[in-house]
Amino acid sequence: MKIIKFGGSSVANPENIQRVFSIIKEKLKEHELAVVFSAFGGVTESLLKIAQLAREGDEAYREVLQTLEEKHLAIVRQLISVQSQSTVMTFVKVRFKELEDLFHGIYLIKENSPRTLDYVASFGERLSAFILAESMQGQGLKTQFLDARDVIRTNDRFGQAKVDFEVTNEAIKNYFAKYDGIKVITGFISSTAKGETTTLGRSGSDYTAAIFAAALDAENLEIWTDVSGVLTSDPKLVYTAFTIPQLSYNEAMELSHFGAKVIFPATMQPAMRKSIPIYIKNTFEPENPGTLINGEVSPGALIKGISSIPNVSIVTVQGAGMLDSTVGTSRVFKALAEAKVNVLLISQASSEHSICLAIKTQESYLAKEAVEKEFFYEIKSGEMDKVILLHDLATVAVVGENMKHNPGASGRMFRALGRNNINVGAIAQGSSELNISAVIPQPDLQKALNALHEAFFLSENKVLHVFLVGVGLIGQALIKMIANQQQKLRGDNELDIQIHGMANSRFMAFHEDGFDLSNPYELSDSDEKTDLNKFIRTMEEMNFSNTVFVDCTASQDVAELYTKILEAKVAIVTPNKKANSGSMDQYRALKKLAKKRGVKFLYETNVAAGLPVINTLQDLMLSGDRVIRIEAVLSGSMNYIFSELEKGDPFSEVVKKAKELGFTEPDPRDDLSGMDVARKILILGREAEQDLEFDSIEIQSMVPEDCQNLGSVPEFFEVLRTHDIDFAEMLKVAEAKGERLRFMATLENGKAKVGLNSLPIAHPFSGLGGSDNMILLTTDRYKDRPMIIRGPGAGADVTAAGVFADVIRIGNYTRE
Ligand SMILES: Nc1ncnc2c1ncn2[C@@H]1O[C@H](COP(=O)(O)OP(=O)(O)O)[C@@H](O)[C@H]1O
Ligand SMILES: N[C@@H](CC(=O)OP(=O)(O)O)C(=O)O
Repeated sequence: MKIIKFGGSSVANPENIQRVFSIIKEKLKEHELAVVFSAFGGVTESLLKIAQLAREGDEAYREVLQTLEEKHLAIVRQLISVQSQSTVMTFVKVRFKELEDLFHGIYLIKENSPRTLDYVASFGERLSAFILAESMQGQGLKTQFLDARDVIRTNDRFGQAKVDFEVTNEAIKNYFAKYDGIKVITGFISSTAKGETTTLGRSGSDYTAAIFAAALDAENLEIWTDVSGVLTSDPKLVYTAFTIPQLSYNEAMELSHFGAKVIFPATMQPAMRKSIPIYIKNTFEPENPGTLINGEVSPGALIKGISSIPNVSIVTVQGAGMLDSTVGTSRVFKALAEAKVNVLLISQASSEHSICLAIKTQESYLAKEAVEKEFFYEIKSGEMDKVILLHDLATVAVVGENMKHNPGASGRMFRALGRNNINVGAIAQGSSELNISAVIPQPDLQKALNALHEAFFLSENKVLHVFLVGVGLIGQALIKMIANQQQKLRGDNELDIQIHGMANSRFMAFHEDGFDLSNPYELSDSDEKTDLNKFIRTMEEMNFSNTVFVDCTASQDVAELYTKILEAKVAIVTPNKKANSGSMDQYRALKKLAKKRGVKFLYETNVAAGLPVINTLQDLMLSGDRVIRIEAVLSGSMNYIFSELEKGDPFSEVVKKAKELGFTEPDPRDDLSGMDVARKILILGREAEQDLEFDSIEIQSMVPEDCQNLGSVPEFFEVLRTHDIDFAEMLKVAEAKGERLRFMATLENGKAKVGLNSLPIAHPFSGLGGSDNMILLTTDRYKDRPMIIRGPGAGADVTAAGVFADVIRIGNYTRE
């Protein structure tokens, strides 16, 4: 004998029900079966909602009831042939007439006791199981409808009744001995010895099935639902969750107790007593083996799954009156037990002065009332404080028998939460070491589950969630590179980079699941105007673990948001020099903040595009070297201009050509002024651990004085022409000495200078052509011959490549 149970999701509509029938028919070929059904998907919820509306005196209850009746009649019409419909139709109509009377009563007396609600809810299963038994009959199967209230005996704890197994087992056995056919059984419902209807708790049909399985010594129990077994986490919250092939009864119980809705916690007890294996299977993917729950503990992974309970409150009971902890604590629990409050987690500080309980929010008020009543006199005398309630929380729990005697699980758990800026309110670990749970802010729940899931199950597959501001030349090149490398990174580097937000100066767009990069997204298609604060807010609201903000702009406004971003524990990667070339205090504060919040702030491309200058300097400093001197050609445009000048063209013509080739800023004075080079040497100096302010840099501008305040660029070129002769003269003087003119930056003895130098032909910079950059680092270790870094120091592709490398670096840092 097998007991199979189909949940509400499996019988939500006629199409699903036909799948269920196929599964039953297939099973019948080999096994004797009893089938337990839940109410049709959503029906229990609706019944309870109608009861609430009626109690509140809201006439709308009638309409919702009518819709519910129509839903049932429609299922009957679709599943049962016209000739056989009338008995079932009558059955359904009579039940709805009863419900109408019942709700009218609730409407009149405005009362909704747990006893009434159990009776109301019982209609869901009574209707579904009867209709399904009749439809199966219509498909040629011999069925026997069983209202489980006739056999499952419970106490009168309405809403969560306790089973009297002695009476129940006997009644089940007798019933099965007496009747043939496939028993089609109502899940969830039961009755007291006085015949009052009770229920086994929301989602209790799984338990009904287990009760039958144990009473009949069934070969196994199958729970059919809408997911392929128990998954490592709720797939609705963690998209990468996967099926756990096997769980011990204890693991399954613990996971479900802590919120894995896929199986009702009590289900495991009867099965465990009789060692009956439980299979969790997917009605919509019957071939998937799903999860097997039995008495074995499979070796391997530290934990099996992560579950969560939303809408939790922390209830704190504190005061000197608690100091006599044995009495104090026992009085707290006695009061809570009497108020029938379910405590999810307990944590007590060693001072024993306070006790902290996690309780479902809806029960927390009852808990407060019960405890305050119990300690009425102590609170009045000031010996105890009033009970404090803290709302908007959730619990997360990692579960697995292998945590026993294996250190590391809690470290990994809290590291993952901490790294993702998730505050932990209370912690508990059972002495069985089967479960570690923590209370966290409710808005962080999904992020926490994903961070934990990644830390425990996917540590070899890290996901980085990127938000990109500045989709210009560099930004676009970056997107293209990520798109091209995505597969390879997933495979070789186990790194998945997804872009969830993009903005240029005009529009912004977001994608919860990540943009499909194989199909470039046009930001102009977005109807959302760029609002940087909103961009950051949305990024925070999406609340992903491992978020990276990439700033590919040159904007001061964006740079000003870095503090806020780092505060939110979001890493930053940027070629934007603005933040690092502000005041020394600001530079230090950003670095300090990144460190404090445990996130990276990477800006290799601030200087010389993708060339490894900043990383090299940082490595040198970290390993104990000291910079004596930095000499550098840091402007591709200036280098182009002065190496081209040697060919004999006038200076103004060379600058014009450089502009036409896109080597300069739209206004070439931005390059010629030397300001940009000054910012770069400032950053290099700071990386070399020198206290430098921008104002202290000696800058020799290449913009002649009378060109500085001219409005338009053409006007500038006009006047610049008059200076061609001066530049030609400078070149002549240098050439006469066998020297070359190079615009360079130097840093020595804490003093930075930027300007034009005449260099001997043998100097490494003299041979530098085109738009290349070159950096010479003279340090204690590289004293005789400086370290030379040379290569293209500008251009969208090389800059994007540098940004990309920084993003990948973050993936590697955040890996455990
Ligand atoms: N760890 C988990 N594994 C699988 N499903 C889970 C888990 N945690 C929560 N769930 C949720 O449980 C749902 C199945 O439970 P439920 O809706 O009660 O099914 P049924 O209607 O079949 O009784 C899934 O759709 C899933 O969203
Ligand atoms: N119908 C009841 C009992 C049940 O077990 O349902 P499901 O199997 O759909 O979770 C409820 O919704 O609580």
